[in-house]
Amino acid sequence: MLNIDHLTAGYGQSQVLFDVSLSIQAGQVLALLGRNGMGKTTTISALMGMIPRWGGVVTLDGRDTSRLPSHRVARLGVGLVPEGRQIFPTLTVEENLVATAAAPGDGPARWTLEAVWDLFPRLKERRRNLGNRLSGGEQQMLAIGRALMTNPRLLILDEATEGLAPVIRGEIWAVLDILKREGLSILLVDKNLSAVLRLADNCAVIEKGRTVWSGSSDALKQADDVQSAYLHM
Ligand SMILES: Nc1ncnc2c1ncn2[C@@H]1O[C@H](COP(=O)(O)OP(=O)(O)OP(=O)(O)O)[C@@H](O)[C@H]1O
Repeated sequence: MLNIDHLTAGYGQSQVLFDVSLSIQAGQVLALLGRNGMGKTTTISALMGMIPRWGGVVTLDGRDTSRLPSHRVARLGVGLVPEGRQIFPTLTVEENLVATAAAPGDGPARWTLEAVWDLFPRLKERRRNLGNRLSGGEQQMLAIGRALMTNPRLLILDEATEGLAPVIRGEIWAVLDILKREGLSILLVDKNLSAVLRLADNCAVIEKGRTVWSGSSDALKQADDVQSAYLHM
């Protein structure tokens, strides 16, 4: 459903992505891996249209989105859980969720307030609290709930478990497992390799703005050379 072909992009004069290619089939989970500063967040920003794409082609369900601004990409069914969560601090939990609610292009909405409360009962308990009164874990749940309220077909998560206590991390991974089993397509950036390899079907590894390896998670588990060349600190 998502294809990125030879994508190049950067900031101002400085090129960060030199040749990123990856693809996600409908219903699959793809992990985008690589050490710090290799261009994972920049890849997400470029595919979302949040920064200009310099070259290459991005297609969603065969439609060329390379020139679309981010709100148009989002409306095509891409939900983003950004790095740092970026929830609205002065809106309540419920207001944060309602703010992004959008009906899917076809059929009834899978994600409503009630559905998000079912997935994250803790958010329901805190529905009247302001965003800035939530713990880090609750903010992360809210960021995921907010992306789901757009009723996406592709969910993108950038470091969704970073800085969270192990028990909360476990809850987030369990939720992602539920979403995968429902058939949602997911693009994931996360540093916890063992959890990533359990969830993801496929992985793409980038190094200095270039895709240097892609294949199944099972293949990456066996590929010690790839792991030590591109993933270990
Ligand atoms: N807004 C920006 N302006 C200029 N350069 C940037 C900007 N954001 C990122 N960069 C640079 O682009 C490069 C890639 O950064 P990016 O955040 O995409 O990496 P990453 O793989 O997501 O790393 P991390 O795991 O640390 O988030 C880095 O050299 C970074 O300094």
